[in-house]
Parts: sequence; structure tokens; C-alpha cells
Amino acid sequence: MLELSNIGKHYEVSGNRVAALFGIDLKLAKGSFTTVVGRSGCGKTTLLRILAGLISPDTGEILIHGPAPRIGVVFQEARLMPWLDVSRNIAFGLHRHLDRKSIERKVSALLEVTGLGAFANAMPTQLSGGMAQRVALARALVMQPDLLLMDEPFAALDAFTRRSMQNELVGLWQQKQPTIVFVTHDVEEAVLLGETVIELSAGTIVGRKDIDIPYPRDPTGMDEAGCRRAILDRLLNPA
Ligand SMILES: Nc1ncnc2c1ncn2[C@@H]1O[C@H](COP(=O)(O)OP(=O)(O)OP(=O)(O)O)[C@@H](O)[C@H]1O
Repeated sequence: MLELSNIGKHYEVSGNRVAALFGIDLKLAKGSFTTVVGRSGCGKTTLLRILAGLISPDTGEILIHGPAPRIGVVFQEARLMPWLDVSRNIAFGLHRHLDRKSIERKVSALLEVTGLGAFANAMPTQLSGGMAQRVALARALVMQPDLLLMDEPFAALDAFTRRSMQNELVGLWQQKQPTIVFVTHDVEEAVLLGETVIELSAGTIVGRKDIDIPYPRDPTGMDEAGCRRAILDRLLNPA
């Protein structure tokens, strides 16, 4: 579906050149679930922003095979419009394209899927962090993205809410099969979610691991622990 070839990006910081990414080669098959893991500052967000088209790389090519994908992005913070209720936040991107009845139908389907039915008319200040993040996910999904880009979307949530959001995300992916790229600094999360884990260190890919464990995965499982160990070894001791 999408291919990055030899992508590089640098920033100028106080007259110094900071290489945020270099030599990135990445192929995303249609319907695949890829997690990108690495420590703070390794270039994860920069990679996601390039995939989203929010910034341009300095070098390399982005090749799109087939029609241009519709892209949805979910950030670490929900970034809801504070003056709109939950339904209107979810519907925000639809208004230019659809009539009122179709909007209502789509929004109520997403309220159902994300378990927000009782909060359709709640305002963002009345939501918990987990609920607000559900609204952000619903707002991205209502546009039926072919490519869903997620930048540490569950990082600010407590462990219980994070676990249930992870399960919901896997369920949604299995049902609708969007292509997902999910960035995290948490190796456990990367192994629980991804079909493939891309290991990023100091701006470049230092490893890739296909996770051959059926869903739903178990954070306490032996196979999962083995995968985590292999990934951590490479991230802590890159060649
Ligand atoms: N707008 C910017 N201007 C200057 N430098 C930047 C900018 N954005 C990122 N950088 C630098 O690029 C490098 C990669 O940053 P990036 O945000 O992509 O990392 P990250 O892996 O997402 O980090 P974190 O997990 O902390 O969010 C870092 O050294 C960072 O300081």
C-alpha cells in the first residue's frame, strides 16, 4: 500500500543539525498492523508525521501503490474541540461530505463501537482521559481511514484503561482491517498489538520482528515475553 524508501529528516536546533531520521525503509501492506517502538527522542513522532503528510522528508521517497489512502491520526492527547459535545466532536470531519441523516447514522455506530452511547451529549470537560481518547479514536474512525496513524494514544491512560483500549483497538482492526501504524515507547504494548514491530533507535531502524502469536495476546504469556526480550536486547545494544 505504502512504501518509504531511504527517508531522512533533520532539524536545525540553535544552529546545530539534528538528524531525526535517516535511511528509513518501510513497507506497509494493506490491512497490516505495525508498531514502532523506541526510546524517547528516537524519531517515532517524526516518522509518523511524515507518514501523515504533516511534514516532508529531506531525502528519500514515499511511494503509494494504488489509490491515495484516506488517513486518520490519533495523538497522545485527545485534542477535542471543547465547545462541541461528544457527538459533534466525532462528526466534525463529516459535515462537508454528508447529509444530516447519514452523519447521525455514522456517529451513532461509532458511539456504539467505542462504548460512548450514554455520553453522546456530554461535553469534553465531563469526560475522563480514557473516554476522551475513545472520542478521538471514534473521530478518526468515522472517516473510514485506510491508514490509521496512532502516536502513543494510550500513554497517558491508567493501566486498566490502557489494557481495555488495546483490546478494543485489536477488535476494531480485525473487524474493519485498516492499515495501522502505532507508535509507542512501551515494548509490551508493541508486542501485544503489532503483527510486525519496527525497532527504532537514534533515528534509524535497528530491527524488525514479526510477532507470530495469535490475538488476543497475553502480556504475561511466555511467547510474548520472549519477543519482548529479543526486542529489548536489540534496542539496548544496537549493532
Ligand atoms: N520541530 C522540531 N524542531 C527541532 N527538533 C525537533 C523537532 N521535532 C523533533 N525534533 C528532534 O528530533 C528528534 C526526534 O524527535 P521525535 O519527536 O520524532 O522523537 P520521539 O521518538 O517521538 O520522542 P518521544 O517519544 O519523546 O515523543 C529529537 O532529537 C527531537 O529533539
